[in-house]
Amino acid sequence: MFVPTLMGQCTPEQQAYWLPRALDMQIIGTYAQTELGHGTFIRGLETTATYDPETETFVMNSPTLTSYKWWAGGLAKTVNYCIVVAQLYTKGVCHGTHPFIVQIRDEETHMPRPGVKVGDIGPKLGFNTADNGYLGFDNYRIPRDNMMMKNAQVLKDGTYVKVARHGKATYGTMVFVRVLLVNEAAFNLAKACTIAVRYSAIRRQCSPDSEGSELQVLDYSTQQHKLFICIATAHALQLNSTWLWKTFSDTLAAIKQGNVDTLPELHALSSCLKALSTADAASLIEQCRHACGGHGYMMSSGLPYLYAFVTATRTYEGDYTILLLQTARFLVKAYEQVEAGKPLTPTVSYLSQAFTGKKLPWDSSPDGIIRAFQALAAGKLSSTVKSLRKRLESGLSYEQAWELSTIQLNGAAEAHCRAVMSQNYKSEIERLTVNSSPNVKLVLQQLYKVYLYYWALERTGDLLLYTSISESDIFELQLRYEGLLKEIRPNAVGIVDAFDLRDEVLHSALGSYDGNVYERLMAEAQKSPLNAEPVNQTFHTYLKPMMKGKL
Ligand SMILES: CC(C)(COP(=O)(O)OP(=O)(O)OC[C@H]1O[C@@H](n2cnc3c(N)ncnc32)[C@H](O)[C@@H]1OP(=O)(O)O)[C@@H](O)C(=O)NCCC(=O)NCCSC(=O)/C=C/CC(=O)O
Ligand SMILES: Cc1cc2nc3c(=O)[nH]c(=O)nc-3n(C[C@H](O)[C@H](O)[C@H](O)COP(=O)(O)OP(=O)(O)OC[C@H]3O[C@@H](n4cnc5c(N)ncnc54)[C@H](O)[C@@H]3O)c2cc1C
Repeated sequence: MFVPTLMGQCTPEQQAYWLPRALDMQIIGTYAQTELGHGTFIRGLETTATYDPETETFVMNSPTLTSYKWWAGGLAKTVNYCIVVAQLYTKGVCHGTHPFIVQIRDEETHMPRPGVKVGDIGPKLGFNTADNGYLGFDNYRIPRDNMMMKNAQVLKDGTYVKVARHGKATYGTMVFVRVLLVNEAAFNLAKACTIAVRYSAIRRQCSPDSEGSELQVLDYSTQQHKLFICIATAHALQLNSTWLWKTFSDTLAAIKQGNVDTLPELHALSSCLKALSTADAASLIEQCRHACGGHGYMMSSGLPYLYAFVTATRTYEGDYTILLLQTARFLVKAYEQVEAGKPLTPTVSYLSQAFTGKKLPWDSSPDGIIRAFQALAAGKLSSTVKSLRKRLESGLSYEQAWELSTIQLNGAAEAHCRAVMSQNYKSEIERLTVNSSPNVKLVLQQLYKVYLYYWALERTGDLLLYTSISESDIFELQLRYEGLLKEIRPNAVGIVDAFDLRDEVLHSALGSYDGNVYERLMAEAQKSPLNAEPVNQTFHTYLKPMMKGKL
């Protein structure tokens, strides 16, 4: 967050000074926006930066306990600088939140500067290799030039000057990182399913008939149901992340030319794709752990660490619910554009289906299922807008009507995102495999069909509402899905091997390439401190006295 924000929010002159120092690690920085009392609601942040024209400095203050910066990675003991997002005051007027570069520790002694209170926030579910910290200011002065002035400036006399034409330019870094998080979700899910599939090929448990040998657990349909959606989703997220990155790059290029027209759609896409990819990755990594039984619960499996790491991404850089509501905001506007007969941007062009008044004829082909997801998203949005308008007609304000409709709004945004992800997944596979061998094409098509069938079967209720799917169609689809799992089984290990993740990256006794699971589990167990001596001293201090009735 530190370097991207320097690049996104500094003037060229400021970049020329700060970027080389940051990139050479002469200074180490973090991004401190969240406070003890506010994370989602950026406009509610309490830290203040008040300009003093006499000294041409900003006075940083933490007026309340809840205004203390909280969470920034590396803030506690590592960084000596940070980007602080604060309410800017000049000439007695508040101009809202702006970013400032603030030195918090001495570059030689690393001691906190006078007026700076900094420390660690304590143990967390995961991320315990990062010293997430807290930061408070007590009339701490920074030079005027430390205001990041690409989008707004304060002149020496305290005059405030707005530079950026689009009010949300300061939020640009969060869009950038959200785009990266989609890729990170794919990578971490690929690690988890590599571990779980390889282990499932090694693990033998139970034999259906008394004479036969025990089966590889990967042969069980329920195990395939748990794991093959994980492989398919890792591919889906990877392909969507490269698609989103291109969308992001195109939008940035347009903004550089002064055209912000595509920024709202990028914000909507990056919001819902970040929300869904991190939530799907976290829940499917947990599913990989479930698929590994007790050994999946061992830290040496690598799965608990992966889950703890990825589940945080559902929260940071924008909480799941909040970001889906941002997408919903864009969708409601798109719906109104259809009503007004205005053209739609590509990712929402399917919304015109919402106005046909007819159920989409069910078609179980991959393209048919994608169209069904689009009809489902259009239908959910349409009924959401109907609820909104019913509440407005009852006399509620727009804010009240919106708040009461947020459960449906989130559902519509999730459905939209699933439709976008499915469309991208299939079209990217087709684009990338044009010259591939028939076998590669076959396997990748099997995987995107798993994704489509899995989510169609997860959403049968909605499909019954918005398409002509029948009970027998659903019955057929379930059989086809189960058959497809069996087709994938022979290639399953080869498919995860194709992620090409080295043992050093997997950090897993269950997922190592050589498959020596039991030897590795035992070797990891020997590292337990409890195995340092045959009798632990607690025998003498607690157990023995207890057994002798002396405790
Ligand atoms: C929830 C948010 C988006 C609310 O924003 P806010 O300004 O309060 O108002 P609105 O919801 O009314 O939005 C106004 C307007 O602006 C558009 N917009 C909002 N955000 C963006 C954006 N990022 N890019 C482009 N456009 C944006 C919005 O669509 C509206 O446009 P209209 O045309 O409809 O008026 C905001 O408060 C928010 O983003 N909250 C989340 C906070 C967050 O993400 N924090 C991250 C902290 S850093 C971190 O977590 C680091 C983690 C570690 C690491 O990454 O290493
Ligand atoms: C591991 C980790 C690392 C982090 N690193 C950083 C960092 O480096 N820098 C930084 O600045 N921050 C960082 N954060 C903080 C992170 O950005 C915030 O936690 C996140 O933005 C959510 O804000 P919050 O914690 O205040 O939750 P809140 O916003 O208080 O959310 C709590 C609950 O309220 C709900 N809610 C909130 N507002 C609404 C609403 N308007 N409508 C409906 N529901 C709502 C949310 O959905 C959620 O269920 C980090 C967090 C974590 C977990």
